[in-house]
Amino acid sequence: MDTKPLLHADKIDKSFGPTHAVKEVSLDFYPGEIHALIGENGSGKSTFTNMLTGIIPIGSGTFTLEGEQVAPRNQVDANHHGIAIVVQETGTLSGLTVAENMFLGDEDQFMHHGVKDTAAMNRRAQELLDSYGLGSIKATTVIDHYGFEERKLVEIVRSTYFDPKVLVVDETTTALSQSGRDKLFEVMRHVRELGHCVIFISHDMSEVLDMSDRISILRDGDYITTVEKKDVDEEQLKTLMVGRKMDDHYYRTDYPDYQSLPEGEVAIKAEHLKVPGQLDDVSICVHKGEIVGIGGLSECGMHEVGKALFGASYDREGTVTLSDGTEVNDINTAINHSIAYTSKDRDNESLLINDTIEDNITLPSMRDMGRFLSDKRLHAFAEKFAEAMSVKMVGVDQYVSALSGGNKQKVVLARWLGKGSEILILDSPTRGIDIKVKASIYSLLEKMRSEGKAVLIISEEIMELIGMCDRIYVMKDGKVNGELTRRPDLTEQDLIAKMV
Ligand SMILES: Nc1ncnc2c1ncn2[C@@H]1O[C@H](COP(=O)(O)OP(=O)(O)OP(=O)(O)O)[C@@H](O)[C@H]1O
Repeated sequence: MDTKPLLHADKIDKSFGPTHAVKEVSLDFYPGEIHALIGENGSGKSTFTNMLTGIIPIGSGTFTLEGEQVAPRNQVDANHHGIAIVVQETGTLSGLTVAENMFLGDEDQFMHHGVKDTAAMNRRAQELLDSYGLGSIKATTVIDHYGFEERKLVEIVRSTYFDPKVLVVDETTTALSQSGRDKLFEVMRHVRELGHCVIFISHDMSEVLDMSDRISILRDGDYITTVEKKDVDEEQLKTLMVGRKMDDHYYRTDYPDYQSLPEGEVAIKAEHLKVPGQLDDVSICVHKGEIVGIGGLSECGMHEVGKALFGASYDREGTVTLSDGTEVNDINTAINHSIAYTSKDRDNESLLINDTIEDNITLPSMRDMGRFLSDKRLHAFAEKFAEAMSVKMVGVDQYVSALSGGNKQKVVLARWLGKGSEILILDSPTRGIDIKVKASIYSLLEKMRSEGKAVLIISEEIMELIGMCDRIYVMKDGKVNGELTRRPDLTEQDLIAKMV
């Protein structure tokens, strides 16, 4: 390129104890580009961008933005240098209002003679939300009132209001529904049009090709290469990421004849579920040996169905019943009756983030392992299932908080694999997971199906639903708006038509 880089990374390096996460990476980012950063789980993408955005200190090396060396001390400092990030997990703080979250660390602008003008701050926040078409999110409401997606949208608005030169979007899209994604893409394009730069981390290769101008690949902390979008296709990108050619057989290829198939026993059924403001008379069931999907737009209520089935929903009416007649009204009953649940909000609802991999994997299985539990046995159990899910780690005594996003998700799945659950309720099971592990999760689900387990996938990924499910419920406005059966010619449009 002839133009001067906007941001130059020179030999950026970082180790965490024995893990050399980023190895002397040098890279240029140009004005007016969306620059994707791709690589398998644990390849160092977040570590690289976390150093740029002040989330963690730089190990060694330098970042130079518009000719000036930058080493942000924290995210607010990064913002003041014109660098912003939308993180992979929840990036908003509980207990604060939407407006307080938006202006966190930047409240000075609303201070008059030592007193904060809260009304002015709320007004400004609401104006910003409205300008993004997000008027339904109220600036004065405590952020905890909102779900994962809305909290992400608040972060997106926050990350751009001061007009960053460099915007990092770290694996955010899989947390969003289609409309949320469209909003994010709009923001990214806008940043590019202004002549600034977006660093875009994603595991979705078609999205990477759609959105970015150039793509850089990291593998095991090493910088591999940078390619122009126009010069590569999905297959080539996958090969560059993994270092060898990938088998493209992700999804199921079987299409049973559902007309003549005797229906198996119902493993779990929900009848007339109601949750104020979320679910309005939802009835669904999953048979043994069946993979069922639920899809819909962001506000359709599908994530609440997962919680309701696991006994984790507040104010729920209606019933959830298992094949032996047991009613599930609380999480304990659910776990004791072999129900597994993975939440979309991984850090807050699925993991004990400040505990080790071993604690996280063994927790629900301890009772099954008998009374005389030795440390050695627990350790071996955790190792077995962590390895089965190819968790990239130093050892099972490592803290979960130190894992990359995709590897955290693998720990959640390893836990339920270890428990041998018969009913699996998986909300966004492949969120943040790289293509290689995605393929192994899909084959694991197929295996579970063939063993007679009941699997429910709640997902924003329409192709995942079409590719894996025997039946798909499509939800709209808290209700089931349609039910589709697996067939080779089922298209995204068939599902979208029932979502909107
Ligand atoms: N705070 C930490 N302490 C110890 N190790 C860490 C820490 N943060 C990251 N690592 C390790 O550094 C390596 C790179 O992780 P990183 O999060 O940068 O990967 P990534 O490419 O962003 O992965 P993903 O696609 O799963 O998000 C991993 O092996 C991870 O376990």
